[in-house]
Amino acid sequence: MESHKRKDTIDWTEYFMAMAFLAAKRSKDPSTQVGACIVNEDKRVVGIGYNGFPTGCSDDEFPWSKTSDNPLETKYLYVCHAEVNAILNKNSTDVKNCTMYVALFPCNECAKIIIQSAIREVVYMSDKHAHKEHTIAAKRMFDAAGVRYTQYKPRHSRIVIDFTEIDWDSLNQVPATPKKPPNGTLDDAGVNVSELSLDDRH
Ligand SMILES: Nc1ccn([C@H]2C[C@H](O)[C@@H](COP(=O)(O)O)O2)c(=O)n1
Ligand SMILES: [Zn+2]
Repeated sequence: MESHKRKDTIDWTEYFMAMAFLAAKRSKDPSTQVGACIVNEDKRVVGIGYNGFPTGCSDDEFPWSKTSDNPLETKYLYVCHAEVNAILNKNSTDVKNCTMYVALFPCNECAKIIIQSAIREVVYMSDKHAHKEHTIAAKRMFDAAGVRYTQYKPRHSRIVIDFTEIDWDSLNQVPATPKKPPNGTLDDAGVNVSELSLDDRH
């Protein structure tokens, strides 16, 4: 029996950023999946969201294209950004003084809503659009409004969620000739070891 506490746990920032990345796994956007996680001063998650079309606007009917001769046939006029969805999904009265963990630096439209909802800090992973006007404008507004933004530099490139680690024996009891699932693999024991990686950044 182990008598000392585990030391190799993930820290708070990894935990909340990983939640943002897990939420992104729900996005139907074929090119860019973004997740956001809002945390209050007591380190409680109060909102989580990912980019997608508004309720009632079908993922199958609205366009996912990035380019078209007709702007109405691109996703940009319809998609709700992860940051906005996380704020709208809040399970608290407000998100005042909260921190938002987000995979990509917020655009100017999200920055306005982040400021107006009184979020105090943004922790982001990628700043790949730093040179674009929407990012420059977002930073200008954050600076003016006193919203801090910090780039998160991960200690590990991957955090793996392994569903088998809690109860391998019961998972091991599978039919003699299991079917290979799409995007999955079978290990020597015939168990589906399809992997969900949390570092699929785009
Ligand atoms: N901070 C951000 C940046 C982007 N998004 C969403 C909006 C779109 O669904 C997609 C960007 O499309 P791309 O031009 O990269 O294919 O990501 C967001 O939710 N939050
Ligand atoms: Zn945005």
